[in-house]
Amino acid sequence: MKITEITIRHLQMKLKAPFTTSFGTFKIKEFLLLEATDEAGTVGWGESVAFNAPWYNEETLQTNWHMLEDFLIPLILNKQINHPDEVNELFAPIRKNNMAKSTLEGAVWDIYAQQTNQSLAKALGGTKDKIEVGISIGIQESIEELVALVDGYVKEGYKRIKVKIKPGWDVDVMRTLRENFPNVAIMADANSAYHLEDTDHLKQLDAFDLTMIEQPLASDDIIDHAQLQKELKTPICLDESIHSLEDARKAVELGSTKIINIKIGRVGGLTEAKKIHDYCEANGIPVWCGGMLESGVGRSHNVALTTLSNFILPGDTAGSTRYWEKDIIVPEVVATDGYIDVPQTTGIGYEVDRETVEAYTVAKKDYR
Ligand SMILES: O=C(O)CCC(=O)c1ccccc1C(=O)O
Ligand SMILES: [Mg+2]
Repeated sequence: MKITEITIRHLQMKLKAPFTTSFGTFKIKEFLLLEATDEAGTVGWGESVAFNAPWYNEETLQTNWHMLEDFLIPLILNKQINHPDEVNELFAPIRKNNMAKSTLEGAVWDIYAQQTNQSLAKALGGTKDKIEVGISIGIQESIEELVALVDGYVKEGYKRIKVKIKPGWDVDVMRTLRENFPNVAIMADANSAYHLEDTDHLKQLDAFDLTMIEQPLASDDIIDHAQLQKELKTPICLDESIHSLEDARKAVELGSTKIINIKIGRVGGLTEAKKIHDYCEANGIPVWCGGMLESGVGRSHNVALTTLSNFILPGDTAGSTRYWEKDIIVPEVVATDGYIDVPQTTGIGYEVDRETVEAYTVAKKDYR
């Protein structure tokens, strides 16, 4: 294929309910949507998971736009690409900026899957036709509200409940949840809110039989996490710290992580995500697919990736209705009893609803 035309759009989508983590609250999701067209007229879609401020990592929607416009799109436009894995090689001169790279790489994978007449899941080597999913719940005003929310999601059938924690909203919260839901798989995500000095405090979480604790320490750390894991019974799962296969290898070798959360954007695309998956599978490290409050496009990529065999633990890919009044894909992603059926049609397997995309678009630019 040769990509001959690319459109970047900046979209704003109001979340049904604010989502609060240890680093801030999201009310409106702002993100870039990328549409790529090849010389045969096949259209592929990619989504940037960078937020509007550099809280989760250093990338933002604006830095992604700059990287795409000035560096990444020129490396791809009108080049012959035989397989999406080549995109990684074409991007090799550009350091980091993984979310920007992933935005364009995802669209190339979508086109490739359509041109080889298979679903994105099959093109990636996926083996499942339905995936098990969990849900991630932000920090609430009160423990009572949290318990009520969890109760609803457990009744909806979500296979694992993840709760955001931060200092002051942690041990009591997890104790109450465990008391109320003795048989539910529960985990905590700290988004880097603690330090090694908090080890004794965090050890109290061991009493609640949590499936894992996600990214307790600094977002760029793999050394202290190894130290903490020696003290904790609860398995540590790294999120923010893992940007590549090399990071995954080092963290696993050091004993910093027993489980890995793979986010396509954070690791620079589906090719790298697959490499991390394969390495973890060979080394007995279960993985799951993280979420970044994606619209339907990013969500569809997550669904496809989760069909790979070592995505053993339920991920954060909840159904569209959990986030949006109206998603930008048809049909929307539907979770029933904690399962999402993987679409079998070619490419991402969902139609992008252009009218809805236009309604959410606040800026747009074409490249050819
Ligand atoms: O529902 C989702 O998409 C996952 C939500 C989530 O946990 C999250 C949302 C925003 C930023 C970081 C994270 C995270 O996984 O750490
Ligand atoms: Mg996380």
